[in-house]
Amino acid sequence: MQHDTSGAAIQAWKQDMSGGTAIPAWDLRASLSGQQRACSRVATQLRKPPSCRSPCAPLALLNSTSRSPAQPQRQFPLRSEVSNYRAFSVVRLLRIEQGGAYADVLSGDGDHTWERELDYVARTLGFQTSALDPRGQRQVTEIVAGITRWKRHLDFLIKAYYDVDGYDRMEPLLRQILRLGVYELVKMETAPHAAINETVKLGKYSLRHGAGNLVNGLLRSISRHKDNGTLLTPKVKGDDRSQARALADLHSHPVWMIRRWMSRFGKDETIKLMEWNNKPPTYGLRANFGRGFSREALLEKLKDIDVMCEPSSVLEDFIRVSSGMQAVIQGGLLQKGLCSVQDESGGLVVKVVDPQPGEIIVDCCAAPGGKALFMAACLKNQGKVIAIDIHKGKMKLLQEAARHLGVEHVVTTELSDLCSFVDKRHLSADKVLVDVPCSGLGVLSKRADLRWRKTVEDFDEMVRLQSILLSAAAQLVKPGGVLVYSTCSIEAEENAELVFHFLKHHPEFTLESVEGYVPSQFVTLDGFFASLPHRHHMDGAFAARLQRKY
Ligand SMILES: C[S@@+](CC[C@H](N)C(=O)[O-])C[C@H]1O[C@@H](n2cnc3c(N)ncnc32)[C@H](O)[C@@H]1O
Repeated sequence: MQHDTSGAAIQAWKQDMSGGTAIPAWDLRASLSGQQRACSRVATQLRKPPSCRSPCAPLALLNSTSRSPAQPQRQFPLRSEVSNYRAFSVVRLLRIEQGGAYADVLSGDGDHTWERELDYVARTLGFQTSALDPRGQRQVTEIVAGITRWKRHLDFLIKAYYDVDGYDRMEPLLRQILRLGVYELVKMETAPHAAINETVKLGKYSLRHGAGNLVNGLLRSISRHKDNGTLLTPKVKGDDRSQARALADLHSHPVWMIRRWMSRFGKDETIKLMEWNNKPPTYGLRANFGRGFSREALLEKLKDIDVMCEPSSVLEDFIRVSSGMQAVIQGGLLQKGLCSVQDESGGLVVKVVDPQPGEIIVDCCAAPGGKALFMAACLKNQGKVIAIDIHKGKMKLLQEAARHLGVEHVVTTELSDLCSFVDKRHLSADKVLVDVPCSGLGVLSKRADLRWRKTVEDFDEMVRLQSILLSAAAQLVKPGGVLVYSTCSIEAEENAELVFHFLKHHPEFTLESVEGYVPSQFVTLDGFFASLPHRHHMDGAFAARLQRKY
């Protein structure tokens, strides 16, 4: 049986997935004036939308993508002998690679979404599988994230035991099936006979008999070499470029990223950073003291539902979750407003802002609201957080989350492009946070697909937009007030370099050290806040605290 995986079926889910990748924030109006136009120009020049889905976003966002209604279901034969979660995994991987969908480790939890995916599976593979139970759903989420992370390493093995030309010509679906089989053999604890038999069935039924044979031969060969301890491994030797290429195959990252990190951190630290990025991510939860809910009470609740977690050692209301986020979601803790999902690095950025009761604080790029809502809680019902963002859908989520957390009366939302807001309104705020869209290179453990979607060319345009947003935000700060610039990036262009450039052109601002606002291990020599995943075991982030003199 043969199915065309490059034709109508792929088009169908490509269309459906576009809702998950399009960022309407960038559709700025041509009629904007002055600085507005500058914002708009940079925005429309950006080919790809910047990474603006913060990992500290409320989970509702991660689960919501607006999609067109499902196509009418054709009749496909049921193949109950094919493992359903494996079939779902390869189809989702295909969608990610060809449709550009997000490989978010927490996505796809609503029934509606899984139902839709069942339909994608039938239309892509040409047969139906049974629906997934919650365990199967978790398996798909984990396998897809794992294969997305390890893609380059898996491809190294496939090319080594098949051949490079054959790999280049391979049908996209067959490539995903092979990646799944190799992943199960080398990165999971799956028994070799199960990994091989199940993957062979997928190849045979979704493509043709010969594909099953190919999968069988390649996986058996890899399994045999693994058992004998003779599995090929990239040799890290030669000049910097050759070493970076071998490390890229070994640790599954793009060569350009490795070269950039090697020149900054050295080889050993770069390897540690990649190891962190390849591990299943940890998540942060912030106990909502606004609703009178303590961290201790939250820890008790989490223990009851078997969530593996520990109190944060750097933030008093935070908990670090190493596994069991699905239970947190299913347990309804977020909807009840007992806690919100926020990485400790995001919490530390709020500490740099240091919100105090009675203050007027503007959050210039606020949605989906992780930092804005934490700041609102810190105001203890006195003061205001004015949350500005250009993205309508994410702004809605911010408003919803504000209600869940019980801080809606201190949060005002402004759906607007920051530059047009600044042109129209003359605010004079105590504190202004501008948490700009960025490369997201500090959050690669959570955003498995990001490493493959970013290119070195993205930086220039991103930095131009960040500079424009920072200059616009600066206009909202009162004399004596504070401006905080932040990213979830670990790259100098978007961080320290950009801030120094800003200070050169804005003598009304001075750099204030973050010493005293965050623990000393996060304070750089220049007085910035910086978290590095491999050193601090949390997402990478950056913040600068700037004071307005006049
Ligand atoms: C990194 S995210 C902010 C995350 C948020 N601070 C949080 O903690 O949840 C960047 C945000 O900037 C917004 N954005 C991008 N360009 C903008 C503009 N010109 N004006 C206002 N917001 C903008 C995006 O819509 C996105 O929500």
